[in-house]
Amino acid sequence: MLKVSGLITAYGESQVLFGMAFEVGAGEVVTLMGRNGMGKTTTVHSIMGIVPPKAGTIELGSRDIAGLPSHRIARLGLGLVPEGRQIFPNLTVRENLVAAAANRDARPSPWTLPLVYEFFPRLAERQANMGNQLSGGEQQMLAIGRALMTNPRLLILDEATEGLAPLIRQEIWACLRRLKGEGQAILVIDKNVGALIGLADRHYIVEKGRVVWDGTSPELAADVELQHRYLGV
Ligand SMILES: Nc1ncnc2c1ncn2[C@@H]1O[C@H](COP(=O)(O)OP(=O)(O)OP(=O)(O)O)[C@@H](O)[C@H]1O
Repeated sequence: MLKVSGLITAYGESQVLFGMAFEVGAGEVVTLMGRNGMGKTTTVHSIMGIVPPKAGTIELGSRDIAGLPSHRIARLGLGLVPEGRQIFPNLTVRENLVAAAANRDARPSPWTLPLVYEFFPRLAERQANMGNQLSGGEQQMLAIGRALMTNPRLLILDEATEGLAPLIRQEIWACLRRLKGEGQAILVIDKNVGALIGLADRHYIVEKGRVVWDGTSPELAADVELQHRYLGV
């Protein structure tokens, strides 16, 4: 579904991605892991067209989307839950969700406002509240709900559990497990290795702008030395 190859991205003279490459198949949950500053967010920003890559291909289905403007990439089916959530603080929960709505693939059973409220009952209770009146966990649910309202082929979460209390984190993981159960393809960037091993099918470890290891959850779980070396676990 998504295939990234040979991605090179730089901020001015400062090159950050050095041939980044990975794939996410239909219905798969895949992670990008690695220490701070290794280029995970830059990878996501390159895929989404926020920081266009200097070289490489980003195939979504059979189409190379590298270098397209962000709004077109979003319309082609990539739904981003960005680092820091970035919900609209001065819109209500309902307005945040409706602003994102789209069903461009004409899916038979698309995400709608009632379905998002059913999935996140807390958002239904808070639908008239402003974005900035929500707790961190509620904001994160709203950010995920907003991405779902675009009916993405691939949902991308960048540090979705950062700064959340452990119990709220568990809620987010449970929500991703349910989405996975419904066949949603998901790319997750996060630092909670244990939770990711329980959730994801495959993992890529990123070091200095390239992939240095990839494998399945059982393979990662079994390699304590690898986790220690690249993930500081
Ligand atoms: N807008 C920017 N301008 C210049 N350099 C940047 C910019 N954004 C990120 N960088 C640099 O690019 C490198 C990779 O950062 P990136 O945020 O992609 O890493 P990351 O793996 O996502 O780490 P983190 O978990 O800290 O977000 C870092 O050295 C960072 O300082």
